[in-house]
Amino acid sequence: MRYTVSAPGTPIHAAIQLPASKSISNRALILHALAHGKQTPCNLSDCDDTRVMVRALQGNPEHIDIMAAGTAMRFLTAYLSVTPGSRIITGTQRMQQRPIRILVDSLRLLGAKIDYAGQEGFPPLRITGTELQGDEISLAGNVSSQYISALLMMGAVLPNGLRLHLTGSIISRPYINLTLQLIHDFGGRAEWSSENSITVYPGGYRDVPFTVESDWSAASYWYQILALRGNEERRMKDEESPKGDEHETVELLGLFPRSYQGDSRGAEIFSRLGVHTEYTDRGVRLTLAGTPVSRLEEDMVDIPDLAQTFVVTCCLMDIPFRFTGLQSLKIKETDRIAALITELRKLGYLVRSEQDSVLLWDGERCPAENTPIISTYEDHRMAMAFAPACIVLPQIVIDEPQVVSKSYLAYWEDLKKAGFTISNEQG
Ligand SMILES: O=C(O)C1=C[C@@H](OP(=O)(O)O)[C@@H](O)[C@H](O)C1
Ligand SMILES: C=C(OP(=O)(O)O)C(=O)O
Repeated sequence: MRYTVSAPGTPIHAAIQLPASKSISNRALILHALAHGKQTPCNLSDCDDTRVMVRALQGNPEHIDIMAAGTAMRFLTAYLSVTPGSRIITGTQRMQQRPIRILVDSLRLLGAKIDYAGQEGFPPLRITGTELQGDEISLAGNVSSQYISALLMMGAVLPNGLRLHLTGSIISRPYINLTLQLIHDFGGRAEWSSENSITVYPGGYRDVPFTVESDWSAASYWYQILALRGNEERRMKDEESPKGDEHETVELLGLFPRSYQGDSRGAEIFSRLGVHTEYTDRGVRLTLAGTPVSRLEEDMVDIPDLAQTFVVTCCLMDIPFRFTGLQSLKIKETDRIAALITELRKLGYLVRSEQDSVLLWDGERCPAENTPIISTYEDHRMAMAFAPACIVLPQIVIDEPQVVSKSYLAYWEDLKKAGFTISNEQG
């Protein structure tokens, strides 16, 4: 299937109920399960990654397929290691290429019974739950924070708690802090004991009411839409065919100022691209304000999921950039560094990478394809970050658009609500 997406012809005034955060939903579900809780967390995400988690935790299945959900794979691996029973956990072909050895080695050192059911170092895994005795381990902090979050959540149910020492530079640190925050909300105790060590105290969790907030990573595509609209308005004014000065607004419901989510930093970065954020009593209101910077340099080691949004936005706004800290992008839903370079080339932008951890663009262009079709590589964020390109181009064609359901089931419906036109072609 393919979608052809075209931008609204009239100013955008939309109020969008964003999906709930899958990162928070999946942590809340694990903590709720470890608490043997009765009060199901409220406002859980309806996305694929959370659905597979709900299914895995219900009815004690022996064969668990978490499809493409990295958090579910990693969090459940630790959870199942301390849960009675023997199970196989697997996922999509891509999931079977996403490394898990660091987590498995750590759990084995604590006494877990885990075997590789396919290739060493990768899912599928056979896990037999047992009582873990270890209480202290070192593991690399520079591959995926999800291994660390998985161990932390499990740590509070171990008889002596858990001390983690993280080696190497720590990536995605806000996601570790998100885990610590949720552990605390569920009545556990865990804290940084130094710059690179974390202590989880024993004592387990409590059955508490919990409500999941909206997803800041999903919000980024709406910021992108507004930034690109602002760009087009400025261009039209330069060409002296003003569209009128009716101000465009997007209101995103369910976001809060002091969010648990590291991706809320996107609001500040987008302020440098001409999007103003105002907090209301039900979310945030985005408007256009200010002149965008002429170049953007940012370390994205804390916000890897926003990389695609900013890379595509900057190219389309003609803003040269250098984004560092992208070393985890190669092992996500697809190799996002390669995917971005390939797809932006179709639109006429020559983006380069350095050492697999930097993406940069100095304004180099190449001829764009006449009718580019954006491949999505089973990666929801490729579809969501490229769809707004229709604001700058006459239209954009997105291949396999249904991939968005990994984190944002209603993405296309929400675009339609905001006035975008989407037509469906068989591809
Ligand atoms: O813990 C989490 O909820 C996540 C952590 C990040 O992964 P890495 O720690 O592998 O970078 C992020 O990319 C992912 O979408 C969600
Ligand atoms: C990387 C992501 O997810 P995960 O690693 O949980 O599959 C993502 O949602 O961008």
